Amino acid sequence: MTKDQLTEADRAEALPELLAAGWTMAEDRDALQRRFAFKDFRAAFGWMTQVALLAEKFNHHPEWSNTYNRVEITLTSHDVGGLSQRDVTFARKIDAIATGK
Ligand SMILES: C[C@H](O)[C@H](O)[C@H]1CNC2=NC(N)=NC(=O)C2=N1
Repeated sequence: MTKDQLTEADRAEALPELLAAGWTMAEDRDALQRRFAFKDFRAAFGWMTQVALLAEKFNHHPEWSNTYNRVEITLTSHDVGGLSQRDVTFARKIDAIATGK
C-alpha cells in the first residue's frame, strides 16, 4: 500500500462512497470524520475495542473521543500529513464493524 497522500484521482475514486456512508471531510485539515451513536456505553466501548485491535493490527490509529454512547472519530495519516489509502481502508473496515458486516 502506498505511503503517499491521496491524489485527486484517488479521492474521486474513494471518497464518494465514504461520504455517502456518513463520513465528512474535516474543515480545517485533510482528514475524514464521522460520528457514531450506539445503544449505550457498553456497545460504544465494545465497538471501540474492536477498532483498537484493528488499529494495532494495521498500525494505523484513529483520533477519537467517546461520550457515553457516542464516538467521534477522525482518520488521517500523520506521517504523510493528510489522507492516505490507509485511511480509506480503515474507514471501510470501521463501517463494516459498526454495521455488523
Ligand atoms: C511508529 C509507527 O509506525 C507510527 O507512529 C504509526 C502508528 N500509527 C499511525 N496512525 C496514523 N493514523 N498515522 C500515522 O502516521 C501512524 N503512524
